Order: sequence, then C-alpha cells, then structure tokens
Amino acid sequence: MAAVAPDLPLPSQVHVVALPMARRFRGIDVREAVLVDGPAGWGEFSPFEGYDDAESSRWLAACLEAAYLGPPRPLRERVEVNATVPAVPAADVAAVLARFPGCRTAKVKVAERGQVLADDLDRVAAVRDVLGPGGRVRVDANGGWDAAQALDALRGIARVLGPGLDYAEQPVAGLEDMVRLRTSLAAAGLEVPLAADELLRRAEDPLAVALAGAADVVVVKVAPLGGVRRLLEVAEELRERYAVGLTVSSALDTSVGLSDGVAAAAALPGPVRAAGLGTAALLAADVTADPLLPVGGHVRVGPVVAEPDLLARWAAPPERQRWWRDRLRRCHALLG
Ligand SMILES: O=C(O)CCC(=O)C1=CC=C[C@@H](O)[C@@H]1C(=O)O
Ligand SMILES: [Mg+2]
Repeated sequence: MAAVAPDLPLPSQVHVVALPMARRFRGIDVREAVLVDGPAGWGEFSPFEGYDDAESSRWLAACLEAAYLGPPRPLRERVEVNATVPAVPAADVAAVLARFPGCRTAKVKVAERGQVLADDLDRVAAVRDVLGPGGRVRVDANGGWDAAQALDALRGIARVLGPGLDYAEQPVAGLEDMVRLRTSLAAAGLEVPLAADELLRRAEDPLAVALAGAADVVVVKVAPLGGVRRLLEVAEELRERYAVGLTVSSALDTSVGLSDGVAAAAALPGPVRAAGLGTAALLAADVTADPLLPVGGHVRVGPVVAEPDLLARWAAPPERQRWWRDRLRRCHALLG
C-alpha cells in the first residue's frame, strides 16, 4: 500500500525529461523520466516501457512518497556503491570503471543477446584486472540463460574470478529454475551465491522468492516496491525471517530517483552491501548540476533538487510529454 495518497500532481509540478546516456545500457540510449516537484522534495516516475499500468503504479507511489513525505531518518552519511559495467567489449572496461572512482565491487552485465560466453568471460577478466586484488565482481544475466547455459557460464566465470565472485544476479528467469540451479551448483561443488532481481521486481509478493529458497541475496529497488518505506519493511522481513543478504539497487534513475535508493540504503539497520546506486555515472546529462556520482566508492546521502534550467534543457519532445502525462494519470487512478 502507498505510504501517501496525494491528488494527481498539477501539470505545473510535472516535468518530463529525456536524458542522453553516456553508455548504452539495457538497450537504452536515452533515459526518459518524469520529475515531480512536491512539498517535501522531488520525486521521480520512470517505469521502463514494458511495464503495465498496474506495475507502474507502484513506481508512482514511490515518486509521490518522495515528493509529499520525504525520506526517513538516515543512519549513515554515505552509502557504498558498486560500479555498473554494461555489456561492453573488454577493451572498453577500463574506461567504464574510470567513471566509478574508488568502487571495490563491480556489477557486470552478461548474457547480452547477440553475444557469446567468450565475450562475458573476456569482460569479466578485464574487470578483475582493473579492480586488482580484493576487488569483488557480481555478474547480472537478467535471466538471459537457460539452466544448462547458466551452469556452464557460471563454471567459467567462477574459474576467472575465484573468490572474487560476489554473486550471480538472476542467471535464469524463473523461480523453479533458480531453485534448481542452486542445487546443481552445489552438486557441482561451485560456491556461487545467487541473487534475485526480476523475480522480485515484478512479483506480487516480494517474499515469495525467499520463501522458495531461490536466492542467497535479494536485490531491492525503491520504485518497483512502491517506495522507501515499503522497501524497508520488505528488507526487514527478508533479513529477519529468511536470513537472505540484501543489495539496494536502482532503475537507471536520474539523480533524483537515485537519492531515494540512497535514502533507503542509509536507513537500513545492519550491514549494507555495496549498492547499485552509482548509475548516474552512466548518464551523459542529469537534472541537477551536482549529480549523485560515486566519490571514493560512495555516494552522499541527502536530497537532490532538480534544477529548472536543466529540466528545460532536457525537456522531452511534446509527444513524449503527452505520453508520460497520460501514463501518470492512468497510474494515479490505480492508486488506492
Ligand atoms: O545494480 C546496478 O548496479 C545498477 C542498476 C541495474 O543494473 C539495473 C538497472 C535498471 C534495470 C535493470 O535491467 C538493471 C538490473 O538488472 O539490475
Ligand atoms: Mg539485475
């Protein structure tokens, strides 16, 4: 349930931007987002295109919570983040990692359509070489492997990384396949922890993943869960009842959306793994002149204010403005 249920924001409170990416990621070169100027701060509404209105309404609840209620009290002043490496050629890895200064953990995209396992192994080896000893690597397949491919690929990746492999995120798509893969990995003597992302992101019940024993780590994201407070509730339950690890991540947000993930990570009691909240580094433009970029492997905690000149500079074309404002209205009608 939404933490706040305000009226539909006025047209003058709503800004739609189209930001160029520094690196193509998740098939996206331009990131569109709605920014809402509320009494408690700025909120972001930017569900990806494939999400239907019911799913997207949770993203709107998160946006309105930020704009009308603001963040909870932080327990820390900065949050450790991971570097995020798109499915680039190995030769480009050093340039990508240079955008994430001080990060000791990198999340590397694998299983990209049109590529082969050798591309993944080369990219992962390049990341290992740049991070050096003590660096940790996560791989994220976005459910792109079947069970046999996943076992084969993770065997190869574990060979490249040894103890530097942090976990494999969503190697296969389905819940049952994740459960079976964990068993096969153990039977093969491979100690590769599995993390669930999409399984949780699009699930009705975020606890079902842990209940089924499908993951060692769960990736929690503010917008798909419906807000920072909902994330904190889910995180507490996952940790207390199911003893799974947690990573707070984001959805390729602008710095406004990222600041909500940072607020959640900063309010989580107990240890927090390096968070996937450094992705402002993948954008070529942002809505603030002081973006949430990683510094010394961390990002700062605190509000991000969208700036009128940047909102105007990056305003989306008129037909996209209309599309997003319609989507906002439809999703608002679905909020309880
Ligand atoms: O977790 C990170 O390092 C950054 C965020 C990230 O990887 C993602 C953001 C947005 C969409 C997703 O496909 C992707 C992910 O799968 O985790
Ligand atoms: Mg993921």
